[in-house]
Amino acid sequence: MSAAVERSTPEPAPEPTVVVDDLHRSYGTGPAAVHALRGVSFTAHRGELVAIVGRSGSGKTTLLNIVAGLESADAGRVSVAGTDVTALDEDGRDGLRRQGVAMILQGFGLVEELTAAENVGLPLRLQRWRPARRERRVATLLGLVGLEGHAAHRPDELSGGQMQRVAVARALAASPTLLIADEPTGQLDTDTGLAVMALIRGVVEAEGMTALLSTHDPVMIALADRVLHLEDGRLTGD
Ligand SMILES: Nc1ncnc2c1ncn2[C@@H]1O[C@H](COP(=O)(O)OP(=O)(O)OP(=O)(O)O)[C@@H](O)[C@H]1O
Repeated sequence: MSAAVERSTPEPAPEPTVVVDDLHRSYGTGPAAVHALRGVSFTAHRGELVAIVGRSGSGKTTLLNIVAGLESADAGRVSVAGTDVTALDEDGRDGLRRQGVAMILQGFGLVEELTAAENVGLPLRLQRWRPARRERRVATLLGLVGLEGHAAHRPDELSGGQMQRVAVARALAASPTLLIADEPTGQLDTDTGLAVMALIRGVVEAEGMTALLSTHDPVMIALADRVLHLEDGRLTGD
């Protein structure tokens, strides 16, 4: 290695999109308390797909809900895209969404009164996309998740797996910078699950999105840049 190269300034580390620092969360008190998170710390950078794996009850949902600002922590700090996230109110969560944070959390959060297409178009309405452009984007996304024939159906006319795909399409509609997803392929058959995983991986590659998701799926784990193992509320290595 030449002296010039040795002296060159190293590339600055990429700005972390998610910083989780010594997070603790318990449910209940006394001997019956459940310690769902016991000092979890990690960072996820721009353009990185981070998979959180662990047995049922290891704390994955608790961790993602706290990162998404839906639940509070007992101790520790979470910063998402530069915003300090402790339990946010609805305005705070809207603020996160405006900063490009999209969530696919358990229960899907679809608006019951709206069709699949209107649900997927919601983030684009918030960003004031013109109707024609919005409709094209919605049609593309519904096609990518295999729901082109269900655009006019409301959530109560869709199966669990179909609702999950609408939630994925909605989350990706407005090109988020960060996707937080709790088992995004949990209810999908193998082929649809693969299509959704490829879609998420593709957006990470093409648009530099950061994805933080929990999964039990070996294919999703293989597609991740990094795997965090949660065991009884602690990370055991990556
Ligand atoms: N609201 C709650 N009240 C009491 N205990 C809770 C609550 N939410 C989670 N827990 C407990 O905290 C622990 C972690 O739960 P969490 O849902 O985060 O696990 P998980 O890894 O996402 O599990 P799964 O893979 O089954 O979804 C579990 O022991 C669970 O029973």
